[in-house]
Amino acid sequence: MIELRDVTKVFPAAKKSPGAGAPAVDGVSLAVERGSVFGVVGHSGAGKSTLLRLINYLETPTSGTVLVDGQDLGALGERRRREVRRSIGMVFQQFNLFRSRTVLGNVAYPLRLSGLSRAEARERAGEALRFVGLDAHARRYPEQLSGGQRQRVGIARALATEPGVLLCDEATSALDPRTTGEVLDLLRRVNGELGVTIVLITHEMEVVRSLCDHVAVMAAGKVVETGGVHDVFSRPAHPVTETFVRSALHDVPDAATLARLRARHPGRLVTVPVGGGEDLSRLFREHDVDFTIAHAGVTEVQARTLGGVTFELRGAERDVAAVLARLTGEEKAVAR
Ligand SMILES: Nc1ncnc2c1ncn2[C@@H]1O[C@H](COP(=O)(O)OP(=O)(O)OP(=O)(O)O)[C@@H](O)[C@H]1O
Repeated sequence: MIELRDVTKVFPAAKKSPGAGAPAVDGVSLAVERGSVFGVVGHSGAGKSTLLRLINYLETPTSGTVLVDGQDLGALGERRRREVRRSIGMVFQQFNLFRSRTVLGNVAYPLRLSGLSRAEARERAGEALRFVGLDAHARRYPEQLSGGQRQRVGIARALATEPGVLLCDEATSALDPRTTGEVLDLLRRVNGELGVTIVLITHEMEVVRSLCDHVAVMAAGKVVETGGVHDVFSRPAHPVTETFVRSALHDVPDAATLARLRARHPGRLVTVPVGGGEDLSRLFREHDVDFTIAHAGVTEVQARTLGGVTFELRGAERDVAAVLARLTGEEKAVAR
């Protein structure tokens, strides 16, 4: 388990500029359970990378405590801290592979550093490459591989030392959507088959939706919201979270979409969350109201369906009003 207690990081101000001297990470406390996939999401500059680098002490906190499996990294001696850090692998946005080494050489490198013989390192590296499906490419050089393959090498390198935790720094941000999906599938296997705890940072809520079980939302160095992914998606509390959730769910038409819908649908528009208890077709029939589906955004979050359907309602004004009252009350729908 990883625990941060009231962790703050202030970088020395390089020059007098607005925001210089403000904490990059500001009093953050959070806990990552063993075996979980924990996402940290936030806009550029929110402090995500710094937070990730504090977990393995690539950055030292200005104040606060970082605990890994109950061990306070700040209180450990250099040797012991290095051992704990070796149990934490890291994956980078730009892969950070050596161009001059083969794929196998890249994956074997940290193993050699940790003291394994050349033969042992090559064997373990080969196993890691098999896990990520790239053993056939062992003798190639990074530039002969696609971006997605390079990231899989990066993941194999991080896994070769058999870490209990993997920190992923925007691991899919340099990749196209299809390759992103492949890398996310691989990370899911790393968690599911190897039991590795994953902490990943991203600015894409879609990555959190498809991979994570817990999420923390960061803004201006602080964690503004944290919780189970399904809970945060279904009830975002902070405005920053709300924006991120909407970007992944597309359940509520944005202002431009709404303007287009209004032009096409002269009736009353109402957005109804999916999964409510009401038998909608019966409700519409009872009140003699006609409907058309004008817009829908529905997706799976942690194996449960979330989303919203926007209906256009047509009928006598009183009937439409009665339907709207029922929907906005019990079904938590929003009239547009
Ligand atoms: N080594 C450093 N020295 C000085 N300031 C830094 C350093 N690293 C980060 N910062 C500052 O700390 C703040 C948070 O940066 P950080 O990279 O952690 O954010 P981020 O959310 O990861 O953003 P991005 O997605 O753009 O990487 C920013 O204002 C950044 O300029």
